Amino acid sequence: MDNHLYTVAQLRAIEASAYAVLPPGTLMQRAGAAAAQFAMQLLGERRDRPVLVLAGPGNNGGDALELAANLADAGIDALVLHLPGQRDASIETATAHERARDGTVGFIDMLPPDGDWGLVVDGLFGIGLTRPIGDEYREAIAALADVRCPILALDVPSGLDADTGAIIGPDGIAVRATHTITFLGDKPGLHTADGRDHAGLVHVEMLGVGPEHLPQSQARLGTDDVFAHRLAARRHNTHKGSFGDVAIVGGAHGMAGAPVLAARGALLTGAGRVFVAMLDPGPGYDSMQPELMFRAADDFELDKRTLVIGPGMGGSASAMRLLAKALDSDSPLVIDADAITLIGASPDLLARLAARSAPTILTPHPLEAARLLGKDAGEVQADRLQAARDMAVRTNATVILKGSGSVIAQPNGETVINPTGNAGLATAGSGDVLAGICGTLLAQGWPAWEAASGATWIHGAAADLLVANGVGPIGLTAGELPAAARAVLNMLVLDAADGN
Ligand SMILES: NC(=O)C1=CN([C@@H]2O[C@H](COP(=O)(O)OP(=O)(O)OC[C@H]3O[C@@H](n4cnc5c(N)ncnc54)[C@H](O)[C@@H]3O)[C@@H](O)[C@H]2O)[C@@H](O)CC1
Ligand SMILES: [K+]
Repeated sequence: MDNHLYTVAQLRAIEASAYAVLPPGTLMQRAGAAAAQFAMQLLGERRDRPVLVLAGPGNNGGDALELAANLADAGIDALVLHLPGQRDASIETATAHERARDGTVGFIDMLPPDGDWGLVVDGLFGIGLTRPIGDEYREAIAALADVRCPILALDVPSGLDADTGAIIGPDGIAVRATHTITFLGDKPGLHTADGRDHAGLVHVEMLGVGPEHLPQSQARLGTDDVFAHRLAARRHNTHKGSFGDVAIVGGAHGMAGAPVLAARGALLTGAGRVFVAMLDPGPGYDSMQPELMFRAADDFELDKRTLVIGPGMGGSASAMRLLAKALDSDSPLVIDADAITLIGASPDLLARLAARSAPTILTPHPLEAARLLGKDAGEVQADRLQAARDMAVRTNATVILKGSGSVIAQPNGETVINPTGNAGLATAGSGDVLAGICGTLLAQGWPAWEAASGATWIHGAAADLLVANGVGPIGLTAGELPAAARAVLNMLVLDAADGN
C-alpha cells in the first residue's frame, strides 16, 4: 500500500514534473473525472437529487467545475455556486469554467436556505490556501454545517492546512467533509490535528502520475506493516522469562491508579513479569490484576528491566532522583507524564536523556510537549509533525506526540502518523496504558521505532474495537483498553501466522 504523505512543497514539485510531460489541462480533467466517479458512488440511490458544487477562485475551483461538467454529462443535476474572487483564473480553470457553462450545469448566485441535496462538493480551496478564509467564503462554509447529506472535499477540506492539519488563521473555519478525494498524493494534514475531523474518509487519486514523479517522502501513514515482522506466534518451549520484565515507576501519593493502568497495559500485551515500583507505599497489590508485583521505588533496582517511568510520579525530589537514575541506566526506557514535565524543567535531566544509547521512547501529550519545547500547547498543535521531530532531535529519543493522529518521530526525521484510535481515547489514563504497551514491546526486544509505532497502532485499534462493540467513544474508560489491546495483538499474530 502506498502510504506516503507529501508536503505542499513536494506536491507542487510533483505537479510541475507531471505537468511538464502532459498536455495542458490534463491533470485537472483527470481530477474532475475521478472526483465525478467518486461523487456518483457516494450519491448511490440519491442520483435524482441535485448536487451542490462550491467552486473557488483557484485550480481547486477548476477541479470542481470539471467535476460539475462530468456530473451534468452523466445526467445528474449539478448546481454550481462559483465564487471566483478578484484574480484572473488559470487557463485550465477558465477552460473548465467554459466547459461547465456550455453544458447543462446550473449556476446559482446564493445558497437556497433549505436545499435538499444528494451531495455537496467542496471545491473552494485546496493546497493553495495561504491566508484565513474571508467573509464571502466563510458564509458558504458555515452554511454547510446544516447540511444532512455527505460532503465531498476535493483535494483538501477548504480551510485546512494540508501540511499540518491545523485550521488556517486565528478564528479560522474549515469544511467538515465526510469524504475527501485527494490528488497526486496523500497529505499529513488530512490525518492529524483537526484533519481527521474535517477530512472524513480519505481516498487518494494519483491522476495517472507514476512513481518517477514522486520525491522521497519524510512522513508516512502508519500501518501494521511497520511492525508486522515482529508478530511471531509464541513457541511452546518458553517460560515467563522469555517475554521480558517491565517495571512501571511512578505513583506518588493519591496517584496509584496511573502506574497500575500502565502495568495492566504491559501485562495484557504479553510482558513476562510486570512490577509496579511505587513512590508512595500505596496498595500492596492490584485486586483486579494480582499478577502485578508491587515494590517500593526507592530501593528498586532500575538497571535490570525495561522501565516505564512517569505515570502518576509527581515532581518531588525523590521523583527527580529516580528519574536521573533511570536516565543514566542502560535499561530500555519509556518516559511518560510527570517524567516528561520534570525533564522539560531541568537542563541536567535533558542532557542525561540526550546522552542515552539504550532504546528510549517519549510519550508526551501536547501540553507536556510544549513544556519540553518551551512553547505553548497551541504552538505545538499548529504543527504537530514539526513539534514531534524537534523533540526527537532535542531528546535523541523516539517520540510519540499523542492526540488525534498521534505523530511518531525519530531523531533522523522519519515520521509516521498513526491512523487508528478515536475520541474514546480522550479519557484519563489512556496514555498510561499506551506507555505500558510501549514497555512490553521494548521488553520483547522490539527496536524503539517499531515499539512506538506498534504500541500506538495497537492502542488505537483497541479503542476502535471497543467502539465497534458499543463500548465508547462516550464513556470508554482506560481500564477497558488493556484487554482490548490483548485481543487486537492476538488477532494480528493469528493473521501474520495465516500469511494475511
Ligand atoms: N495545477 C495542477 O496541475 C493541478 C491542480 N489541482 C488542484 O489545484 C489546487 C491548487 O490550486 P491553486 O494553487 O490554484 O490553489 P487553490 O485552488 O487552493 O486556491 C488558491 C487561490 O485562492 C486564492 N486564495 C488563497 N487564500 C485565499 C483566501 N483566504 N481567500 C480568498 N482567496 C484566497 C489564491 O490567491 C489563489 O487564487 C489543488 O489543491 C488541486 O485541487 C488539481 O487539479 C491537480 C492538478
Ligand atoms: K477543497
